[in-house]
Amino acid sequence: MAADRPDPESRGSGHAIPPGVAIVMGVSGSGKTTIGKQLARRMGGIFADADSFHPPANIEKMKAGHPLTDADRWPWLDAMAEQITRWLAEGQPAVLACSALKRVYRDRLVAGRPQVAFLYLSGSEAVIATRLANRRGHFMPPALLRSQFETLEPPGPDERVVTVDIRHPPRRIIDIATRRFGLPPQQPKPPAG
Ligand SMILES: Nc1ncnc2c1ncn2[C@@H]1O[C@H](COP(=O)(O)OP(=O)(O)OP(=O)(O)O)[C@@H](O)[C@H]1O
Ligand SMILES: O=C(O)[C@H](O)[C@@H](O)[C@H](O)[C@H](O)CO
Repeated sequence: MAADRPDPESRGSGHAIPPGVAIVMGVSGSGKTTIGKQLARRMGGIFADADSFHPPANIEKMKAGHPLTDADRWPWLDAMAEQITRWLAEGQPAVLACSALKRVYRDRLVAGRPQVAFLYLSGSEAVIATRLANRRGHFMPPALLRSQFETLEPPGPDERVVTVDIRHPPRRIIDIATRRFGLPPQQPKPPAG
């Protein structure tokens, strides 16, 4: 396959059980917010961004150009795990946009809950660096992208994950996720009036 062409179809284990909570994961700038909001609409659920779970000190640290450590991330991951538990208890479908870079972070978020699945937005550093260079109004310095890739442990086939190539346009990514997650077909809109 040509290196500059997206995969024709997603990779990864995939599964046909619609997730109650989908976690859109990947490095900074991979498209988690963009895709996560659209996936939440498609699932009829709510959208939440992991950035809103960070203690202010974490945001300040990243703004200042320093990557987070495991110690910085554990309380943040625990806060999200608690929120996931609440959503599942309430039967509230939800999409969480969260980098979830390491396997141990993902294990903490899933913690044996089969209703949680990941959508991994996979892309090269070059593609994402170009997108970050063009993004405006976000606190995350593009210079931290290198450290994001150094930390990233791409999900393995034993994880509940659908992997999508981010060179696809968002609409195609949502189509692939819909199919691979086994979401029910979208109801046609009733005629106006
Ligand atoms: N599939 C896509 N094709 C083209 N551009 C995209 C795609 N997905 C996202 N983008 C663009 O890439 C940039 C990064 O996307 P986005 O902000 O959603 O990433 P993110 O993973 O949420 O980043 P962060 O973790 O830093 O918050 C945005 O400018 C967005 O418009
Ligand atoms: O784990 C991390 O290093 C952080 O979550 C970062 O990924 C940022 O919060 C996010 O990418 C910026 O929005």
